Amino acid sequence: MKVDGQSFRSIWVEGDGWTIGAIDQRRLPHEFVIAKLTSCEEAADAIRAMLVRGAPLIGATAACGVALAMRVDASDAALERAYAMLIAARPTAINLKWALDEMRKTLAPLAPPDRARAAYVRAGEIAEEDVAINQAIGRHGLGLIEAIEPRKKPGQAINILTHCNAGWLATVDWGTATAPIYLAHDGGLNVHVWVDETRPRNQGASLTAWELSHHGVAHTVIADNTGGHLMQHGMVDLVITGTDRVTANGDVCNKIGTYLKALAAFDNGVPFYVALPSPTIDFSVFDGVRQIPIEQRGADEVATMTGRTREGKIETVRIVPDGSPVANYAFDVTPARLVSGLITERGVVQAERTALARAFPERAQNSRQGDIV
Ligand SMILES: CSC[C@@H](O)[C@H](O)C(=O)COP(=O)(O)O
Repeated sequence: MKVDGQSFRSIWVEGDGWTIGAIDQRRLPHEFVIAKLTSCEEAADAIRAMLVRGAPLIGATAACGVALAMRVDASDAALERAYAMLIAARPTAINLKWALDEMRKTLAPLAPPDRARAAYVRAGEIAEEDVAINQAIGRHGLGLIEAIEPRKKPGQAINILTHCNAGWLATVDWGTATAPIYLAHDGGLNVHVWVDETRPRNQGASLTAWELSHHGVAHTVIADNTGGHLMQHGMVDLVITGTDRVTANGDVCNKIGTYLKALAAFDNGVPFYVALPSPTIDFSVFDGVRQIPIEQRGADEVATMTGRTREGKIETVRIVPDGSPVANYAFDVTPARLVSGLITERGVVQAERTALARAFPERAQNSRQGDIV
């Protein structure tokens, strides 16, 4: 995607052929800073500290982390160390495990001297596959947006609500939830996006809004609690979110607050779709509410806010009384029954076990129930 006229991806290999470049998402929207990752430890830190984030990008970064590790030491022990370090970096996005398993599958059978090169090649393929998958998600999701158009009067926008950031920053390019939106906009459809600010970390306000403005897509940032009101008044035609993990039966684990949007959408007859690449499906889990452990993050995310002052200084301020306990659940699970459909690279699939297994038979067959991460 373009930033000030220049094409960017969220992650890439630098000109030296081995250093990994990535956009430091912690600094957006105030500063556009590029980070250089030169070791597996730095890649794991980037995931842990949320310099990079979003399920598909976490997977792509982990693959790069393995490549960086293999450059220094390509032994079996180093491969296992890299796997263990990277898998522990974030708990929810199953793309992390998927990408690490792919790397291990590629590298383990090779002799150590052949591993570093093969690791860069496979990491590059994982990144390219992500771009192609998201473009396909875009094409399938576009049909849903186009279907709304005939109901609109001339000049009336198609209103899409999204939560968190499932845009190109959360993937290698295009985004999952945003891919259909970018295609609709580029194709001349009059789309407008309601952007949930997404407390506590404000990925909607900081990242999705930044992306959409750079692409020229009409949007409005709203406080997280606004969606229900908008839906009651016919101001949302469609909800599209991303996800960090979808279970074999179609339950959707995503950024905290997604479930409440799904409930409001259900109550108001607004279609609620989730866009995802197939590596986000965890065929070993059948009950998202009971089986997916929910990450709890530090109190500071809730107790503080970071922003730019009128003078241009970036400051973090506390908004909670000293001493008040704070809880920070980072994700929630939306049961499949509230999901109108899953927008995948193979089409829009019903959020249901048989439909998912039929759409991705090779993934469904290779997973065992109970392999819970
Ligand atoms: C395309 S990944 C889906 C996102 O919406 C996702 O929920 C997400 O980015 C997770 O939040 P984060 O806490 O920023 O890692």
